[in-house]
Amino acid sequence: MSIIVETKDLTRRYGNNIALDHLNLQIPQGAVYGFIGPNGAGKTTTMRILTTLLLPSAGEAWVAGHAVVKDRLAVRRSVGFMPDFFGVYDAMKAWEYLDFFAAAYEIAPARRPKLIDDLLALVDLSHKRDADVMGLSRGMKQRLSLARTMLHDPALLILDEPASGLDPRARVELRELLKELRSMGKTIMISSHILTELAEMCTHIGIIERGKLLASGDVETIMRSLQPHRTYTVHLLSDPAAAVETVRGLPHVLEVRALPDATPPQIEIDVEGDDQMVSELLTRLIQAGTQVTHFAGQVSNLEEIFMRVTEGSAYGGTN
Ligand SMILES: Nc1ncnc2c1ncn2[C@@H]1O[C@H](COP(=O)(O)OP(=O)(O)OP(=O)(O)O)[C@@H](O)[C@H]1O
Repeated sequence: MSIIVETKDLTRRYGNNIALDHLNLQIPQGAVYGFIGPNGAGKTTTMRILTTLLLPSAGEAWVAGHAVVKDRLAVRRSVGFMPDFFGVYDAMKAWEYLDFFAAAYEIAPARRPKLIDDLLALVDLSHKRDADVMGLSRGMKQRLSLARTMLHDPALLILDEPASGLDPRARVELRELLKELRSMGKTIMISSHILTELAEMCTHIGIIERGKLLASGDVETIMRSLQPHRTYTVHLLSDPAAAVETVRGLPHVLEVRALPDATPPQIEIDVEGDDQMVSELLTRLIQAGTQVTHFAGQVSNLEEIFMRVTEGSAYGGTN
């Protein structure tokens, strides 16, 4: 997978305040990259640098192979940016809003009507084509804003807190839309300080706090590397007490317990180690005559991981 966004020791100061501190970030092409961090962590600063709206104090960044400081126009052609506010002139209709920005992108007038109709259809706003933008709901404004980021068909979309302030239905609609954009081949970088907003839609995550990247990578690897042990749930047809005895004391098994009154009978095993260990554990169970119908690792959610990682930093732990 090629890398579409890369930063190297990216640093930004505001006076004495360091907003970004040697940030080294990589986003693979085609990813939905969730950029997660508490208020003031440096998310917007990073996004504004990547979209050429802000200069770094030190370090470098590239978008689609173009350097953000030296090759600003090429970067702008590759990126669509949706800021965390919806700025627009009053009394503009939805189609006029898109037409205005299409003109700014120097899209030929003859091409615009079809492009605008296609984008309004994509974001499910065809029926609001002639509505005043100021009268649209927040969710609709977000979708219109997203359509605007797509006008020049950029490879990368950078969306700053797009889900904030949306009601649950609008959030689901946004998530569906992002899925569709991804299937069109777009790479999407999306920020939030609310993890559950991102959990279901991201392939990769980066966790940022006080201008430092604490963790970054594909969701599964991050979850695995940040979990000191994993818990496996085993459903059985046979006696759970016998299964507990089989497993107890094996290397890499930290703890095992039968779940009383569970239907079907179940045990839980806390395992330390890699997939090889887990596979050997299952083999031992089967060899001992245990009748297993289900064997699965429990996945802790992004929220838990985020709390663990950021707590480590706040208390001076290593990351
Ligand atoms: N124009 C500015 N002048 C001075 N300090 C700034 C400016 N913009 C941002 N900062 C500071 O830089 C740090 C990072 O801010 P940034 O807006 O990038 O964080 P964020 O993660 O996007 O936060 P939020 O979730 O609140 O939007 C904060 O300490 C903020 O106060």
